[in-house]
Amino acid sequence: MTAPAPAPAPVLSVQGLSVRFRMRGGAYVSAVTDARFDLAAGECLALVGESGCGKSVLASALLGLLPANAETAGSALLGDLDLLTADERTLARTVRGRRVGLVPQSPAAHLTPVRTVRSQLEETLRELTGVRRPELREAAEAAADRASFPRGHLDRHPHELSGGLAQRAATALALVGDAPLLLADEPTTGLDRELVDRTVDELRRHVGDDRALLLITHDLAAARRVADRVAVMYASRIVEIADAESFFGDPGPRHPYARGLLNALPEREFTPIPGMPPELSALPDGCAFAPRCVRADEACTALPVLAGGGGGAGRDGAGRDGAGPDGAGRDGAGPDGAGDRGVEDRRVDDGRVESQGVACHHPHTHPRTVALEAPRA
Ligand SMILES: Nc1ncnc2c1ncn2[C@@H]1O[C@H](COP(=O)(O)OP(=O)(O)OP(=O)(O)O)[C@@H](O)[C@H]1O
Repeated sequence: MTAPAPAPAPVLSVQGLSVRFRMRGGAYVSAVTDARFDLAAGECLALVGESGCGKSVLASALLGLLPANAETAGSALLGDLDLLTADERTLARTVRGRRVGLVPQSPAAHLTPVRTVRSQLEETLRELTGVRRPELREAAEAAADRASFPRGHLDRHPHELSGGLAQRAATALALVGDAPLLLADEPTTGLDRELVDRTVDELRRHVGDDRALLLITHDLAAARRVADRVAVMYASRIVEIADAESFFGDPGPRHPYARGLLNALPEREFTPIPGMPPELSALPDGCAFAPRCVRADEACTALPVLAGGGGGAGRDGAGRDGAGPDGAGRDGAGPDGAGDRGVEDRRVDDGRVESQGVACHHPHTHPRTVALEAPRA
């Protein structure tokens, strides 16, 4: 019997990615803690979660766009290149736009204010695709069409555009390079439902044999429309990763926070999650969602949540071994003894695979956390 062909390498592999910001007085804000996921070619992963949970900081880390007070740990491999440790010259010359396209959260700030949208599109096309005059004009118009940006507005400057039009201009620019990885950070802000659908459909069309999409969004309907998998972030951690079909359908999310997000939708129970997320400068021990969780018990607040396990020196150069930027290096053994349980598939003691496990240790909430699934090769 021939061995099965090895799975192709993911477009992006994020392992133990943590980001914290050093504040005046020595305090830290932990914006991303121990994020782990792979993004395969042909796949769209939607990253969802409440405002302020760390989604945009994660995207900024992948593009080397963190401010100077940020410290990182872990790794984010784009092919052989670790985006967390790559130097600025490499990121600027070979990554941004070419290997990673960005639809930014604040398009107005991203567009060059003194140049028309046409001139910015033409420059990006020249730079990334080599198109020259006389084809450039037509190529710019085709690029605008891809993002539903009206041709009639191409000669406007960014300040002459509405928020929705600026968003579409930024989307058009991000699509030009056909980058293997497209990061779209709230790409539908300010758009009406019909345009939301058209925009996410276009982003989805970007995904191909060798291209992937990380869609950061508050809009669960948009995520449902185009995502293959959903990652749910809460208070700096990805608490669940699930197939979109089972997440939005049956059996639904397994983490209580993820369930709460869905149940808050008007078309579902329309029941808000009680309480507020914790301050990222004062994250509690144990599960950060426990104070808001109706199913929480003593174990949830007492537990160390997940292992720091990222490894790698990160930009702060601390070279700590296996610790998140908080240096704690906690070894998250749960009450059931499963040990380091992250949110991606992990081998457990008896050789089975914990399938898309959730960062929730409540023993009664997730009876199917350990799935009967063959170990992966
Ligand atoms: N330079 C910085 N210094 C300190 N804290 C920061 C800095 N940048 C971001 N943060 C904090 O990091 C946390 C995560 O922010 P982030 O923008 O990633 O949230 P988000 O999930 O994308 O929310 P939203 O959807 O509202 O953009 C927030 O608490 C934010 O205040």
